[in-house]
Amino acid sequence: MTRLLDRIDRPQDLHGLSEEELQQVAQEVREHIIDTVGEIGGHFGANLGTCEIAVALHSLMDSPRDKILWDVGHQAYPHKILTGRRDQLATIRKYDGLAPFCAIFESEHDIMGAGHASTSIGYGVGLREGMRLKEHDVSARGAGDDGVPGRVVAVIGDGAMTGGVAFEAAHQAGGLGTPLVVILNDNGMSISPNVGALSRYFQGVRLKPKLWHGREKVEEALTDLPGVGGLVERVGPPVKGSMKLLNAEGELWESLDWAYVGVVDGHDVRALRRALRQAFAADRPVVVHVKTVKGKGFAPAEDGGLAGMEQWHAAKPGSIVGGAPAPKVPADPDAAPKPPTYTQVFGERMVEEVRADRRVVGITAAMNSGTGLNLLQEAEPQHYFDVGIAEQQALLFASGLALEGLKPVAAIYSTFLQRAYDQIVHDVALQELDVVLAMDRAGLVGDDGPTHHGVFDISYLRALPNMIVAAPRDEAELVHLLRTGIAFDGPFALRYPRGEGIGVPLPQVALTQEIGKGEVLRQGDRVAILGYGSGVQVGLQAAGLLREAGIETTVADGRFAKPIDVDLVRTLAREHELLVTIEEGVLPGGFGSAVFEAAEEHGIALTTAAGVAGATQLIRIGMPDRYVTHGAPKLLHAEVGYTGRAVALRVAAALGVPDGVLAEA
Ligand SMILES: Cc1ncc(C[n+]2csc(CCOP(=O)(O)OP(=O)(O)O)c2C)c(N)n1
Ligand SMILES: CC(=O)[C@@H](O)[C@H](O)COP(=O)(O)O
Ligand SMILES: [Mg+2]
Repeated sequence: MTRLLDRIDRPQDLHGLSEEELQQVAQEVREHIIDTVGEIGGHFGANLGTCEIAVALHSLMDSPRDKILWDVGHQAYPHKILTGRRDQLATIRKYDGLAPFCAIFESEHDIMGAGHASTSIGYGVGLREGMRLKEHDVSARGAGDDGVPGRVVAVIGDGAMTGGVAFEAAHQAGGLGTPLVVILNDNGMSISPNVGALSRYFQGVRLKPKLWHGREKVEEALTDLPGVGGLVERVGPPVKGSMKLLNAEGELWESLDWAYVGVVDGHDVRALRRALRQAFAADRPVVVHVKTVKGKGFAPAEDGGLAGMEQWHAAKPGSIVGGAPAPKVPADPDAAPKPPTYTQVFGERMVEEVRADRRVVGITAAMNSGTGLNLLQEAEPQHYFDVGIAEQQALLFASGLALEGLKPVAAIYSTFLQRAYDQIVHDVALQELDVVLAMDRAGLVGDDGPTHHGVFDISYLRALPNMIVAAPRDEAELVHLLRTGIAFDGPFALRYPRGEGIGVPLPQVALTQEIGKGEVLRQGDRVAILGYGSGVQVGLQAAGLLREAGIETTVADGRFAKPIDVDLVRTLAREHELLVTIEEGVLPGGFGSAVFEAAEEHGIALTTAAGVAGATQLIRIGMPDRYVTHGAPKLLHAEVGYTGRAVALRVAAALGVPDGVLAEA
């Protein structure tokens, strides 16, 4: 059957369609996502919820002159489909494929880069005020810029609204009276059910029986209010025009001088267009509160059933609208059991740590299952807190708990922790508070790409006085290092990668390790590899390849980036002609830098130059000084040279081993 969607190669192709046709396009977008993303995995549920919103927006707007901003961007697949990327959707999140979120280098219709939450309103205020400035100041315009302002709409979810920076922007827009439209896409879900007072407020509004259908409801609401009706008749358009609705639904927004329209059925294109036309007519910031269902149109995904990351094999179109997906491809019964993920081990250990010491508390910033703290929530709910998408609050909350004598463990992805850097510096480290930072997703995370790779934490934490910085080489070491961090009375950060451990047996008893002490794992001669975290496994792989070429390599686990094990560095430098550090982080300020600095401070003859008499050559291996793309981790590691083979080749070259010797290995 020919789809209307096949005729939509640019958003303007929507402009001539009837509202019935637009509603059909939205459903075709939904089916396209189900049929495509089901095969490749991706942010599934969120995207099924924005099909009508994307169609309604692009049918009334002239992108990219008019700007549509998608907060986080994980729900922007419909937007991508409608803006010329329909046929590339199957490549999304894949190496060399479409970006996982909106990306300004990918399309002129992707107005802002995203991946981290709660930023869209802030961008929107900047864009719209920039337009206002250029409207009046010709000299502020760029070449070819006619100064005619476009419309600006930010689409933000109820979860992302729990990020404080969203309110910083709403506050500024209300103060300036910025004519900006925000669509609050309220499905009651973050990745897991949304939390906090704001979520309760939205829910109270969203679930009220009266859905907003159009102006008549607005006027009715205005005229029905006792004492207001007559005012509306006397004052007329200015009150109606401003849409300052004197009703509970809008009070939060109206207190910030925003007009409020809602609650609109987010799956009804006609109602959405009507509300948007009202909003566009306003001369002030307007929020259109939209009610949607996460996973709409696919029962297993509705209301967050499939947070979106699972890869499953949807049956063909018959699975749509309530059908069940085809069963997952049955696992191979003879396949060896996969090792637990670092996340699973962390979550299980947190339950044990709480049971061993009732002062221990687990904190997540809206990543309940992503951090493994869902296990703690189930087992010890009193010792579990989800602050919403509010990493800064997570750390301030932890600081308060620590001051109260408790032992908070803030489990936050390395990349998301970047948002709370000042709280780490100013509150946790400077005051030497007893807080553990458990940074999951350290290193290259894969499909989520550059906004989510956790490659800066070694550097950004090592710079801080009072901070202990550590990384386990495997899941067993994670058990010990978590124990060590909780036992340590002060700021302690540990990092571990996304995905499965390496399959070592988990210890029955968690041991407290000596702070600042590394460990030699195998003894070689000419070359020493000093790994940090996942870098140890890469070093062991390289050592295996080098052995096949007749080169015996020492491999050691640095375990701590701060403080560095100076004695270990001294011994390795003294006994080897080449020392190689390996870390899944950027080099400036990283683990290798720490080794180099320690050698310099302690008179250890270490140089990055080759062939210096009396000195050991240092090679630092880590992440490149650029943002690494998205795709399967294996491909990304190969691209950046973070593999056993790449390391072995670099070592062989440094030792002057003739080309080809290793190639056979
Ligand atoms: C700073 C930050 N913290 C956490 C996340 C992880 N994250 C991605 S989407 C999401 C939930 C967003 O919920 P909402 O805004 O309601 O959108 P929905 O998925 O419901 O459409 C979270 C927590 C993130 N992207 N950025
Ligand atoms: C969009 C977003 O930020 C999260 O959904 C993130 O993609 C989750 O990452 P993991 O799959 O590593 O938990
Ligand atoms: Mg939501």
